[in-house]
Amino acid sequence: MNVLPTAIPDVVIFEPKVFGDARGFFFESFNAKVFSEATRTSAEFVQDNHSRSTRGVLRGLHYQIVQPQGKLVRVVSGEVLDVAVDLRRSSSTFGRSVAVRLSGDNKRQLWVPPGFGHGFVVLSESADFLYKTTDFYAPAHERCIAWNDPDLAIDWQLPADLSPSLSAKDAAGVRFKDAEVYA
Ligand SMILES: Cc1cn([C@H]2C[C@H](O)[C@@H](COP(=O)(O)OP(=O)(O)O[C@H]3O[C@@H](C)C(=O)[C@@H](O)[C@H]3O)O2)c(=O)[nH]c1=O
Repeated sequence: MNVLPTAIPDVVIFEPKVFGDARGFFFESFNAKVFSEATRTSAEFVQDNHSRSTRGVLRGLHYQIVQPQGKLVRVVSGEVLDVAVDLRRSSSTFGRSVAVRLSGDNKRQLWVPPGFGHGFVVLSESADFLYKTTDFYAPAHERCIAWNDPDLAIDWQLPADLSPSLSAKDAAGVRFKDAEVYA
């Protein structure tokens, strides 16, 4: 498993070693030792999630202000642009984001630590998105920042013909400057 740095030191990319043979392929999709060494955390995951979305669906930017969730995210079919935004006010990278293409082909995983907002947009006809979380879903503490917040200025790398499709909740996302954030 390769561990690749990103522009935000706490956010890392895992690139598994894929063993292909006449039968198909094999790879380790999670290894606790590699994970804890790479992230310098002993995160324990308590929930596995799976969503399927069609092209242009954008989910985000989501976080839980209490019970913040670290998320280890990947795509098993299709392709997304995945985004992690640092929402820790005390961080030197507060308000900065990392965007990584994750696909069933590249099999990359992104570690989105607790304290980050998270979202993705689907660039393929559909995408199956899987992620492990370090805390449980807590809808009362769920918050959403608008994906197109002008201060965050995230480049979603959208093709010209693609206009994002959002849930009602995500369409009502708040401005970053007005959002509750972490200390
Ligand atoms: C996230 C979640 C949703 N649900 C339910 C609530 C709702 O009825 C339905 C769909 O929920 P949502 O619209 O919030 O799903 P979605 O927009 O896919 O939310 C997810 O987006 C990505 C970007 C994340 O980072 C995740 O943490 C999560 O917030 O599923 C659960 O039961 N457990 C969960 O953990």
